Amino acid sequence: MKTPIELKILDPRLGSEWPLPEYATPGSAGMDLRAVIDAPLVLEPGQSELVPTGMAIHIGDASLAATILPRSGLGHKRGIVLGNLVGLIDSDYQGPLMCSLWNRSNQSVTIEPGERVAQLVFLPVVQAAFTQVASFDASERGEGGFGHSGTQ
Ligand SMILES: O=c1ccn([C@H]2C[C@H](O)[C@@H](COP(=O)(O)OP(=O)(O)OP(=O)(O)O)O2)c(=O)[nH]1
Ligand SMILES: [Mg+2]
Repeated sequence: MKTPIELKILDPRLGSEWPLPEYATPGSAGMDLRAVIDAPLVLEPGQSELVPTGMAIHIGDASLAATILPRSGLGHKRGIVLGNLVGLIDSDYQGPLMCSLWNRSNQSVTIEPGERVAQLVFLPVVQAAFTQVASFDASERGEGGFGHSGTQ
């Protein structure tokens, strides 16, 4: 069962010239977002640019969020990942959905208008209410972390 999420088209080319984001297969976790830009965008090595996706969403439910993740092929083969590593979309955000595209490669990369550049993944969220304590009950790990358990 899919969860309805409100979507507003901000650029009319989305939904006409280019399809709206959709799950490519029944088991897909993400749906690809497009670079809704007017002209090819050249990203020089190390450069990042904020690119519109041509749409806005309003999740409207604090127990859900969306993340924007890199596409594997683009990230691995062409070096285009996200300038913020992962984008987090709050459930009350109603502004334009943007992708920070970062060329982490050592070659210039051209992004074409309408190119699928990242993917949107919806996730459940738990909001925490902190209960302040002076000490914790003992756990097996205790304060060990950051490699404490070794590598093998
Ligand atoms: O890749 C992204 C990341 C964020 N956003 C939007 C949705 C999100 O709800 C809002 C704020 O993001 P975040 O909280 O990560 O950024 P911030 O720097 O803390 O901004 P703010 O002070 O507005 O919360 O920006 C995007 O469109 N794309
Ligand atoms: Mg914030």
